[in-house]
Amino acid sequence: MKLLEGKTVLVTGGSTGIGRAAAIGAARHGANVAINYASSDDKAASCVAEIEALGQRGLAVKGDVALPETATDFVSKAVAAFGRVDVMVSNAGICPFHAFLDMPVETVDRTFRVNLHGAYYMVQAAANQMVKQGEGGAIVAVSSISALVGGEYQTHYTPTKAGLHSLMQSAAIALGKHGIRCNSVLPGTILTEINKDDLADQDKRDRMTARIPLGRLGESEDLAGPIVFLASDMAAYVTGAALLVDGGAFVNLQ
Ligand SMILES: NC(=O)C1=CN([C@@H]2O[C@H](COP(=O)(O)OP(=O)(O)OC[C@H]3O[C@@H](n4cnc5c(N)ncnc54)[C@H](OP(=O)(O)O)[C@@H]3O)[C@@H](O)[C@H]2O)C=CC1
Ligand SMILES: C[C@H](O)[C@@H]1OC(=O)[C@H](O)[C@@H]1O
Repeated sequence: MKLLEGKTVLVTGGSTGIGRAAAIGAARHGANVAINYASSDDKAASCVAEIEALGQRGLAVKGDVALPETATDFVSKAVAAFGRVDVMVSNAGICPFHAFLDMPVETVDRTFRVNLHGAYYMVQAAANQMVKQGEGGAIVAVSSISALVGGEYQTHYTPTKAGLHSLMQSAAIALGKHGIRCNSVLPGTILTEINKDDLADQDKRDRMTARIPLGRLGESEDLAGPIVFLASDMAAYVTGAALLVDGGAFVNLQ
């Protein structure tokens, strides 16, 4: 069964990792998909090629989500190409690991701007388009298990993920009257570009893996099903929810 037949899905940060898996997962479920990305032209083009190989239409739009105008540009280009917006997956993010006490101001500022401000602008731009269309819609934010737990080298990052979780709760209230559902996924540790260097430390990797009841770190594709589900009518009565996708890491205290 195809869950997103005929829908238009927008994904920020769709060139690699979780965003790419979500974009391809949506195409597999019958959606036309527009992706935003920052700099990886070749990877964005190959994502579009994969979407098209699945028989769907794809579009890549380059832009820095930290800038408010990127959001309106992305939505208007997607509408020009596909006529509408049914789903926004706000996924783009960075995590430049760094110690707390000497954290550079620029690193804090950039991480907040990309991860939180960027998501805010994207969600707002998509919601305005959905309200204009008058037929509701779905927004899925890629938050993190880090919305709920801390990280020594992530003091600038975890607050952005908690912020996203909170944004989906407030947006669910603000947009419910328009039939727009807002939910987040909370991935655990997923093997992508964002943590390639961090997980090159085998001890750390082993420790992270040992905490996971399902016995392995996540793959980007592990997020595709949960994101497609929350985007689809299967989740028609789900809004303001947060779905952990972490192999059970969060609940594993002892
Ligand atoms: N991997 C993990 O363990 C976890 C990841 N997450 C979250 O998942 C999301 C995706 O990360 P993940 O797939 O792991 O990492 P990747 O590094 O593989 O993907 C990041 C994506 O975001 C894009 N991006 C980065 N900065 C910007 C920007 N300023 N404007 C537009 N696009 C941008 C990248 O584009 P480009 O390639 O062009 O730079 C890329 O498409 C992030 O929000 C992250 O916080 C949450 C929990 C766990
Ligand atoms: C990038 C990290 O490995 C990853 O990001 C998250 O949000 C998870 O909590 C992991 O720490």
